[in-house]
Amino acid sequence: MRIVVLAGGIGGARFLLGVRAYARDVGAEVTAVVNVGDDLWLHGLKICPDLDSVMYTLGGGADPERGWGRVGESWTVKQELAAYGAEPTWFGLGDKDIATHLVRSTMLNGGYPLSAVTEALASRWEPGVRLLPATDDRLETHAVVEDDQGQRAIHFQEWWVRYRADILTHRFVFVGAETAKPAPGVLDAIASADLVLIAPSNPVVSVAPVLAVPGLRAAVADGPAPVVGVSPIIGGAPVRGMADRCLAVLGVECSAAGVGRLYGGRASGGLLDGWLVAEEDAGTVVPEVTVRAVPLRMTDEAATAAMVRAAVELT
Ligand SMILES: C[C@H](OP(=O)(O)O)C(=O)O
Repeated sequence: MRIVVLAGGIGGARFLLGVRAYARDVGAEVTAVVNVGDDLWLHGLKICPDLDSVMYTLGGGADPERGWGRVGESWTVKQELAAYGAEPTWFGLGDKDIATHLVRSTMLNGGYPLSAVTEALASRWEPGVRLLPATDDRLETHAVVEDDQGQRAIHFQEWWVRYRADILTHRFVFVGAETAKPAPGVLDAIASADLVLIAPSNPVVSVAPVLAVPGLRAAVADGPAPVVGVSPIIGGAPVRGMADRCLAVLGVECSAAGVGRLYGGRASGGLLDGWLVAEEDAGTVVPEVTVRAVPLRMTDEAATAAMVRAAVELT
């Protein structure tokens, strides 16, 4: 069995722990197609927050409290940069994490594509799933915001980390999406998958940028594999993160039904055959989609693997 997972970073990484556990049980292969819309260059370094969250989490090196970055991290470089007054000060890079960005940036500057760099970095962490960036090309999520400085587009990280989404926001744009190509292996993985899972990641700023890569959405929607999504919203609130604020920008209700309808039923031009919601959201209706309510808190690997089993059984 081959499983493809469309994923962001924090929720995506937790979900992938369960997918990997399930896959080990049944002897399945897993490919994660990961969002790159959060990526940015900072202090000459290429930072890929979602790829790194997934890589560190599956490799046993993530900080379980923060959900991002390395466990046992130190912050000497951050303090030194602050002493120089180096901007931006709102984005902190840990010392251990910086080693990852140094290796990545050196390889990118040497001409290797992000997918090859990701494979090289993952050879240290042995995540047990194949990690693919959605694209090797530049695709950056920007928020079109407005305040007393007027209307302007800011990088997603500035919106999320600096402003904590607390700024009038008109829309999100995926800069570079028109010309981006799926990274090598992405379309083949989707075409040969037995199941495509949409992780309980942020639908607006984690999954949507993956689907914005030309050809990727159609590969999933028109592909042979059933598509099952997992709701990131339980009882009307995101389990973690700020999906509520992101959905509000789109005018979409923050509920399991709202996100399910945003993805849409495959039979009517959307993506989903199945939609897993939490028990609290039993009774959720998404037209032309099989909805099932199961325990949806990713408290540990076993609980998350049970969610994956439920997703498989839905197909
Ligand atoms: C928790 C969630 O994680 P993702 O998998 O989208 O990075 C989010 O940040 O909204």
